[in-house]
Amino acid sequence: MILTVTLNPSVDRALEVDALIRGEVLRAADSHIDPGGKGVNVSRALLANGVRSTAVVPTGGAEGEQLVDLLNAEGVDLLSVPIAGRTRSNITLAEPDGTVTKINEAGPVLSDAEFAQVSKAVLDAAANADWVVICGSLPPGPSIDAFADLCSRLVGAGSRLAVDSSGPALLAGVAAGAALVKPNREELAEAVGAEPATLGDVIEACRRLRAAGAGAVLASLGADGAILVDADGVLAGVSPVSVPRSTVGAGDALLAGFLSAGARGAAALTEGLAWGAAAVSLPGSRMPTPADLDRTHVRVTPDPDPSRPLHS
Ligand SMILES: Nc1ncnc2c1ncn2[C@@H]1O[C@H](COP(=O)(O)OP(=O)(O)O)[C@@H](O)[C@H]1O
Ligand SMILES: O=P(O)(O)OC[C@H]1O[C@](O)(COP(=O)(O)O)[C@@H](O)[C@@H]1O
Repeated sequence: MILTVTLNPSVDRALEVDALIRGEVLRAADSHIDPGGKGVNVSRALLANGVRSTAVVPTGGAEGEQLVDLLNAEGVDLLSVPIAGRTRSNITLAEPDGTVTKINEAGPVLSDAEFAQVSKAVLDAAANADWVVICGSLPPGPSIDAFADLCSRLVGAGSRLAVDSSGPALLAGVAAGAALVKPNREELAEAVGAEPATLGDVIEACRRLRAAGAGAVLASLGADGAILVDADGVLAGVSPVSVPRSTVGAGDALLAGFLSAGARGAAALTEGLAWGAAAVSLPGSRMPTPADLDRTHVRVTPDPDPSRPLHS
């Protein structure tokens, strides 16, 4: 069982518009409402592919009820911790060329007592989990020290921890000794304080995160694919998408696919890239099912040319 933790989940509203024009009334060609938040998406993707998962989510207010209803309708196994604040609602505006503009709310404040309750739920459930996957932004409230403490307690208790977050939360996961971190290009640049221009820059940044405590680094690079740096070495992979529809949740699908295939080696990276590419071809933050997966276009190679420039 893979336990996902989304401290700041959301109800995701995706609107497809012909073009994004500031100051105009835009008519949506299509719209979707999905349960959202990075860990929630990992659980949804795993469930859609027959991998057991439980999602821990703090929920509150009308949106919190809606999120629980949406997740129950999909059949996601939930550990919902009630909170006083209102669960956020995130907006995506998707244009026909695949460009997405996202507006994410900060989310409700999680009080110290509420964070302690969520932490307890996570620590209790972690005992039966193959992986504990903490994903997404931290809501307002919990200090970075409290978050770091949760990561350390999980690692100390023997859990295999994966962290997909940004800024201080990503670094806290690294310092706690997470077995895996999954930064995207911007998160990686922020973590090491340098914008990567080539695959070599990405590999060097991943090595720095490993030296700081992470076991493995899966760096997702949008249309440039992904790089895996772990104790076995360096792998690079790409999965071209002919008609990108929405990149929302692509990183979550990549992580879910990678974990589902054992989180190690070319087979796991291939699986992750197939899931990521499939998510990009689907609207909103819809997660791929086995019927959406095409592994034939995925290319994974060891020790890629470090001088290869990044495009996306
Ligand atoms: N435009 C794209 N074309 C092809 N694949 C993509 C594209 N955008 C994302 N992907 C796939 O989805 C994965 C995750 O996307 P990325 O944008 O890096 O992550 P995140 O969603 O976390 O920001 C990538 O590693 C890649 O496999
Ligand atoms: O916690 P954050 O960083 O605000 O992100 C939350 C958003 O990320 C998502 O999980 C999508 O993730 P990505 O597009 O970054 O892969 C949405 O479902 C959600 O609205």
